[in-house]
Amino acid sequence: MAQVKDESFLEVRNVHRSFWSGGGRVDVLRGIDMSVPSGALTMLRGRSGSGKTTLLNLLGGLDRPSAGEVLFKNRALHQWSDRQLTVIRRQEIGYIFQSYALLPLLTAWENVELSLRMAGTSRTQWKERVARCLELVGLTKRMHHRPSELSGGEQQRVAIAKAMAHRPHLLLADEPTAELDSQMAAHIIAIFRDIVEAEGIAICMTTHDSTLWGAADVVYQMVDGRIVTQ
Ligand SMILES: Nc1ncnc2c1ncn2[C@@H]1O[C@H](COP(=O)(O)OP(=O)(O)OP(=O)(O)O)[C@@H](O)[C@H]1O
Repeated sequence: MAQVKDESFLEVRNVHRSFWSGGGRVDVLRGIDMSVPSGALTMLRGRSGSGKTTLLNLLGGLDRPSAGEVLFKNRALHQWSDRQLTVIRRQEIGYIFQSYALLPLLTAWENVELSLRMAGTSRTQWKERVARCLELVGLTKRMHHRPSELSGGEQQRVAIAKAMAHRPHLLLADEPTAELDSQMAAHIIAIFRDIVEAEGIAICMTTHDSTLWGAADVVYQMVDGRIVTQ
């Protein structure tokens, strides 16, 4: 799908995030400016503790900045009510975590179907969409398996199918390859590229794995709560 990338799709303006911990203030993000373009693969790289997860949580509306703004489609996330944010999180954003977050008693198919149910997608579309997503991640043959019957890489691929099934505009992934060997990590990134190209979904992920950065359209490097290069 040929697309014009929209730089203002998701914008971060002078964002700070501090926490109170052990009686003192910890300034984790210290003035972040960046944008996540639509229909592209963006990576946040940086050492452990540099603030990648904290930033990703802000991008997905899971947390609020102490100062500054996160604008999703030109509107600051803090201007949305909690109710509106819940709708955005459920319908427009998909989340992929390091630890797959699948329901253990449901099969791969049922796990993916559940996200369509949660997003309020019409039941008539479920079958075709679940089949399409499992095909995209190469798991058609494993569709009736439960998570415990799948390898770590397969579970992560189900988690990806689940996160994208409801056609979010943005997929956020926190260290999605951290638990996987290098071959499976490369496979996951190839799937991300397919999703970006075929579905036009923007993906923003964190990783400290330098072998993966080359596959990104945009890479931001974080050091001590700041972005140092692009
Ligand atoms: N709720 C919190 N309260 C206090 N400190 C926090 C909180 N959340 C994060 N931090 C601190 O902020 C820093 C950055 O954490 P963050 O998880 O964003 O880093 P990261 O770059 O994602 O690291 P990793 O690669 O290890 O996941 C860490 O020093 C962490 O201890």
